[in-house]
This record gives sequence, structure tokens and C-alpha cells, in this order.
Amino acid sequence: MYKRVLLKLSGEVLSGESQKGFSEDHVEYLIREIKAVSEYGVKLGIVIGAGNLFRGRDFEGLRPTISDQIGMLGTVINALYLKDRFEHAGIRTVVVSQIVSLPSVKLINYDDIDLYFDAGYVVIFAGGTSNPFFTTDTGAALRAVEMKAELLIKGTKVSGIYDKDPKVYNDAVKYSVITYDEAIEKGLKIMDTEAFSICKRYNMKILVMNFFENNNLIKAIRGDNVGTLVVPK
Ligand SMILES: Nc1ncnc2c1ncn2[C@@H]1O[C@H](COP(=O)(O)OP(=O)(O)O)[C@@H](O)[C@H]1O
Ligand SMILES: O=c1ccn([C@@H]2O[C@H](COP(=O)(O)OP(=O)(O)O)[C@@H](O)[C@H]2O)c(=O)[nH]1
Repeated sequence: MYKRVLLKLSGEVLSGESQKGFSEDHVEYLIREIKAVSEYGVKLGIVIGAGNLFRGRDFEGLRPTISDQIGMLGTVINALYLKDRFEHAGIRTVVVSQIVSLPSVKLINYDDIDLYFDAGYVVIFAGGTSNPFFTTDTGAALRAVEMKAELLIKGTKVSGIYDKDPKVYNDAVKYSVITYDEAIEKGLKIMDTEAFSICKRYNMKILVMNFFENNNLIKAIRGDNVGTLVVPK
């Protein structure tokens, strides 16, 4: 069983695929999955995307430096939304970020992260990498290394990493295990090359799995390969 895990969730986990905003059904499902693992005493960090609100590329005509900042702010909105929903469900939660100063957001401080985990808090890292031109997948790779996670789980809407995009090609074949080098060389678009590279450099194991399959998260944390594992060799 993994004891220290960073979970990356796309914003669409909150809205449903290709939808915007927040879907009550999806949010309730997410809360159930997170509650089950937090009751196991797992030290859980979460990086949330903002695809349900804003992606930089949604804003035609805006400079990416600006539209990406709007996207990053979207991750803060999602993080605060989740904090309150989690706490209503009895999951103690802290939101940390480097990009905003707000009363309910704490500045990331490495020393404090262990204190939050030891006190039983789920830690939501908001703001991606804090830089335009990146994505929350890369943010997740950085935060996973920073929090000394044993595993980075990418919870998404496909069941793992395939040889080509399974939403486009019916005959796509899923990998059970793949190395960082293979994922980068084959240009598999499930995560950015930057995210794979950071994980490779720091030996951060990745599991890509379907977040919408009941109990997948708890199974993953118990050590089951419920999707595709990305490993050094
Ligand atoms: N080789 C691949 N294996 C699996 N999924 C892939 C691959 N190439 C592209 N994809 C696509 O990557 C997407 C993963 O998206 P995700 O990062 O969760 O959300 P977003 O689309 O919001 O960035 C899936 O919807 C899938 O269709
Ligand atoms: O380090 C980061 C992370 C995110 N973003 C912006 O925030 C948006 C939302 O993040 P992402 O697309 O990764 O969300 P997801 O697809 O996971 O919901 C991106 O489109 C970017 O515009 C950014 O500029 N830098």
C-alpha cells in the first residue's frame, strides 16, 4: 500500500467530460473516492486542473501570458470549491499556492506540508507550476517530487496510456507498464513531455487510470495496477 500519494485530476473530473462548471453527481463521486482513501490514513496531495472553467487555449486573441494566468486562477477556484465540499464531508483540507494571496489559501512552505499531512489534512496544490506556458500535469510532477510522494496518480477519463489516443482510434492498444523513455520517444499525448521528464529525473512512478471507475483510487493506493504504470525500466 502506498502511504504518500499525489493525485492529479483534470478539471473535467468536476464537470463531466467536455462540460463546464461543476456537476453535483461528479463532485459527489469525487468526494466518495477521496473520503475512502483519506480514511485509510494516506498522506494525499491533490493537483487540480481547470479544464472545467478555463484553459489558456480557450481565449482566442489573448496573449498566452495572460490567458494562462486566467487558467491558473481557475485551478485556485476549483481548489477552494473542493476545500469547502471536502470539509462538509468531514475531510480536513488545506489549499496551498504560490500564485495568490487569499484568506483561505496558504503559501506553499515545505516545512508545513509534513505538518499538514501529520495532522491528517488532504493538501490541495493550486496554481499549477505558477508559470504560464505550462500545464497542471507538469505542476503535478513538481509537487509530487516536492512532497516526496511514492506515486503520482493521474486520474483521467481514459483507462491508461495507449499506443495512440483511444478517444480517436478504436484500435488503440493499452500498455500495462511503460518506461518514461518509451512514453517520451513515442510522443504519447496523455501527459506533457515536461511532466514525464521531471518524473524520470526523480524516479517518480506514475499511474494513469480512469478516475470514473468506482474504487479505482483505493485500488491504486493498495498497489493494484488499475491502468498503466510508468516506471524507469
Ligand atoms: N496515447 C494516449 N493514451 C491515452 N490517452 C491519450 C493518448 N493520447 C491522447 N490521449 C488523450 O489524453 C486525454 C487525457 O486528458 P486529461 O489530461 O485527463 O485531460 P485534459 O484533456 O483536460 O488535459 C484523454 O482524453 C485521451 O483522449
Ligand atoms: O503551470 C500551469 C498550469 C496551468 N496553466 C494554465 O491553466 C490552464 C488549466 O490547466 P490544465 O489545462 O492543465 O487543466 P486540466 O486540463 O488538467 O483540467 C491551462 O490550460 C493553462 O492555461 C498554466 O498556465 N501553468
